[in-house]
Amino acid sequence: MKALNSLYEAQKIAFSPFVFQTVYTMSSLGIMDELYEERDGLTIEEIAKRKNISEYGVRVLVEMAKAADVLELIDDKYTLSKIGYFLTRDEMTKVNMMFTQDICYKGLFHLKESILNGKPEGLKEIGPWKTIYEGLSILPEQLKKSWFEFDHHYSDNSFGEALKIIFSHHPKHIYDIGGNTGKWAIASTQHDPDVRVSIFDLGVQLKVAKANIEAIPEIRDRVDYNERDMLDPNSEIPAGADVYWMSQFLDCFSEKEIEAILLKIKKNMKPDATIFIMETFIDDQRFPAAEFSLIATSLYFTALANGNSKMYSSTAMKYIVEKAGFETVQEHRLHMDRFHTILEVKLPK
Ligand SMILES: C[S@@+](CC[C@H](N)C(=O)[O-])C[C@H]1O[C@@H](n2cnc3c(N)ncnc32)[C@H](O)[C@@H]1O
Repeated sequence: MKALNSLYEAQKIAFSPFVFQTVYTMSSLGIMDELYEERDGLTIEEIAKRKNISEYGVRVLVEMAKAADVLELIDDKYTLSKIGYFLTRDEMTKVNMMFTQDICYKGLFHLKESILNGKPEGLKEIGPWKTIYEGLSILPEQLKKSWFEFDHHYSDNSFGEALKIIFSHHPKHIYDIGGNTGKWAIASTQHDPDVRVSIFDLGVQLKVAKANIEAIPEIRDRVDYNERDMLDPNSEIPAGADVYWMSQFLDCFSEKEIEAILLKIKKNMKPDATIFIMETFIDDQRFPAAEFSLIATSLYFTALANGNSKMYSSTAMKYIVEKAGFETVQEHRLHMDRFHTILEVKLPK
């Protein structure tokens, strides 16, 4: 890169919160949607009139957005660029943007303290908890919406293919560890009318899972709820599962904690049971946009969630699995959703 271009790119980083807030503001005021509908573009005056905002307000926003290549200017009309198109229409981008604004934006201000103290120092911006998991189900409505849409975006689309893989093992009893709002428990009990699912999670989440599952008569008798803090050294996972399912769960913990959780499972595990770990691993991504999103998500864990976890590579996860005395017998790369990998993990024979 030529020095002048590098200097320009450096300014984009130095002012990146300005660009982010501009796009967020234009989206939430409906300006981005308006520009999407009007393919021939709109002048500043037209946007101001349609949105009932001052011309000054529209001008500062569109000038920043154009400088950031989100908008293009032809004569006096602004239109969406391709980047602008993705910012208004791409699901992953929209979910990431709302998660950044509602959950992470203020907290990221405390990134340095979080790194120095090994604690999620930004979390105090949204609630008085030690980790975000203690507050998930009781977050203010808009924050809850953004967190769950982000979380579900990165797991829901994978469930169809995951069900086929897990049920090719014909489990009678699944333990869903970190079962959250019960989405997997619902999907798997609806997939197989005989399977039982035990959800293990923190109390606040179990309440939501229970409410969701109790509303579905044909499955409610086959799901049970087990309050567990998996970080508590005295907590146990009882025997009985054919399959242990952990989806987007182990990334909530440090490498040492993951090993301790695997050892907790191992203690009472049947020798022929299988652990399935579903994650979006950094090194398994085919698209740079997905890899970038995951790497950024690690900083949410640092500053907001718990201060010590991250999005892992599959190489790192397989290393921890081995360290805990297990074998990764198969690695399923999901084809339909393209982001997820399921590690099939067993006790060595
Ligand atoms: C990112 S969510 C994943 C949810 C779900 N499995 C999915 O695929 O969407 C992580 C879940 O782990 C739970 N969790 C976090 N820390 C925990 C702990 N120490 N003990 C038990 N569950 C915990 C959270 O409450 C949350 O439901």
